[in-house]
Amino acid sequence: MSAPLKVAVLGASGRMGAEAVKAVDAATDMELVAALGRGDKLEAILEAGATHVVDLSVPASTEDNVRFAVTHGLHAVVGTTGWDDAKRESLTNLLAENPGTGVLIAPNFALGSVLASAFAATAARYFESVEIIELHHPNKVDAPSGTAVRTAELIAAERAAAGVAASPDATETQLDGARGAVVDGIHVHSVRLRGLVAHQEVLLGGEGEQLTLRHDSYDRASFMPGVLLGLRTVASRPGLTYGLDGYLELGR
Ligand SMILES: NC(=O)c1ccc[n+]([C@@H]2O[C@H](COP(=O)([O-])OP(=O)(O)OC[C@H]3O[C@@H](n4cnc5c(N)ncnc54)[C@H](O)[C@@H]3O)[C@@H](O)[C@H]2O)c1
Ligand SMILES: O=C(O)C1=N[C@H](C(=O)O)CCC1
Repeated sequence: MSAPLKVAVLGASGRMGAEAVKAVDAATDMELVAALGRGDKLEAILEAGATHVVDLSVPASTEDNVRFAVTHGLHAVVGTTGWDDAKRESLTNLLAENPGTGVLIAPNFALGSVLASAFAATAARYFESVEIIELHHPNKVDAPSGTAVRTAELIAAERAAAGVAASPDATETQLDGARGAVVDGIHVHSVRLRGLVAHQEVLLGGEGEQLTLRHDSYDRASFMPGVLLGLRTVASRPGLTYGLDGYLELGR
């Protein structure tokens, strides 16, 4: 049996971080060597001998955390949101200077969510209209969700490749925000509601029919198999992988 992965969790006291600490602790092929929160020095990761980092902190901190890991040759599995095109491009350049190091940025670790986004992208080739509704707990600091942004990107890419026109929309007047945010041409609506965890619907409309693809995470335990899969795979995938679908065989 090979040596256990030595894992440090960043954001360890948060909703997701605390769940990841439990999951890593329970995995027989992993050793939790550090659990860091806001204000802790990143050097503690090195002192603990970590080979892998899980970042589940906040959008304002994640880039610094991941760049620190990569600079020190540690593989990183990242669930924190906020990784826009410019940040991912800059990280890709840093990874090129650190060959052999892998980073997974996964907007959503839940297998069902990854599949729903992939199905939605495929379906969006065949429907005139598509819009996204994401629904989350009211403590979430960012909108739209990282998952919705990624889903919109996948949908937009599929529609562009298939030559599908923009969704029809005759709106001439509106209150600011009434039609949601627009990501790569796709309208995204964000709901924040007590009682929710993480949910998304992709609405697809054609003449006389509608297809709705909905995914629900009722518990943060739903994200943990994806976190563990990421940790077990990331060292064998140098460079940046964006989306857990990059580690799955989805037949696309
Ligand atoms: N990819 C996924 O599947 C997935 C699932 C759920 C949440 N998320 C994302 O993960 C992030 C965290 O979500 P959450 O609900 O756990 O938030 P949270 O606010 O409960 O937890 C974030 C934690 O990070 C800590 N923190 C702040 N700055 C830090 C730093 N510099 N270093 C280390 N820790 C720091 C905070 O004190 C807090 O404890 C968000 O961006 C969220 O969107 C991703
Ligand atoms: O609870 C959150 O915050 C979540 N963040 C991710 C996102 O923004 O998509 C994943 C779902 C839960």
